[in-house]
Amino acid sequence: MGNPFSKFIYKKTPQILLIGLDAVGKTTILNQLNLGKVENFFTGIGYQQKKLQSKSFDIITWNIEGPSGLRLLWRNFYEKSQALILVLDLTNQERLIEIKEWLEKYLIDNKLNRLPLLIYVNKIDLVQINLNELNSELMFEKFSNNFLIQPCCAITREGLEDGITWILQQIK
Ligand SMILES: Nc1nc2c(ncn2[C@@H]2O[C@H](COP(=O)(O)OP(=O)(O)OP(=O)(O)O)[C@@H](O)[C@H]2O)c(=O)[nH]1
Ligand SMILES: [Mg+2]
Repeated sequence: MGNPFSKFIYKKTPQILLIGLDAVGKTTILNQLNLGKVENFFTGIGYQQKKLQSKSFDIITWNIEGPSGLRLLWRNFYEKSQALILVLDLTNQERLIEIKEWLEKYLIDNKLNRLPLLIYVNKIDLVQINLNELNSELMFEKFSNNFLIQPCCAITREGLEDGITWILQQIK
């Protein structure tokens, strides 16, 4: 018979935010993960993002330099999330400063919230990366006690599965 109240129990699907500047490969990564339907997702101010819906979790993209209205909404989405994925594109190193400023402004309290942070360093087919240099530049430990830097290439899917497997283990 089971629990007569079970139909009233609402099980929330874990939400992961996949954040990054424009054109870093967010949409390509979602599509290439091949874990569920990827659809347009409207944040409420008419600004379109993408959402991957799988059976057991959702991933929503978040363009971190978007319009100011989107910045205001950040906290709403952040507080409802269980994990973060940051996508970096090091073919454009000058933009690291933008990322740094954004992390300092919007993610500095993440350590208290303890959300795991996966950093996909994308487009490794185009650029050689030095992970130690990257970490000493961005100092991810300031933003999470639990982070993993995962180099990847969204086109060939190299590294994508390792990263997503790690983050899903963290939210179990
Ligand atoms: N060479 C290479 N190109 C990539 C890789 N990942 C994405 N791209 C290309 O980078 C461009 C931008 O990718 P998108 O997935 O649209 O990036 P996005 O972050 O969703 O961009 P916005 O939605 O505009 O913010 C596309 O031309 C992709 O084909 C990669 O690993 N290697
Ligand atoms: Mg996109």
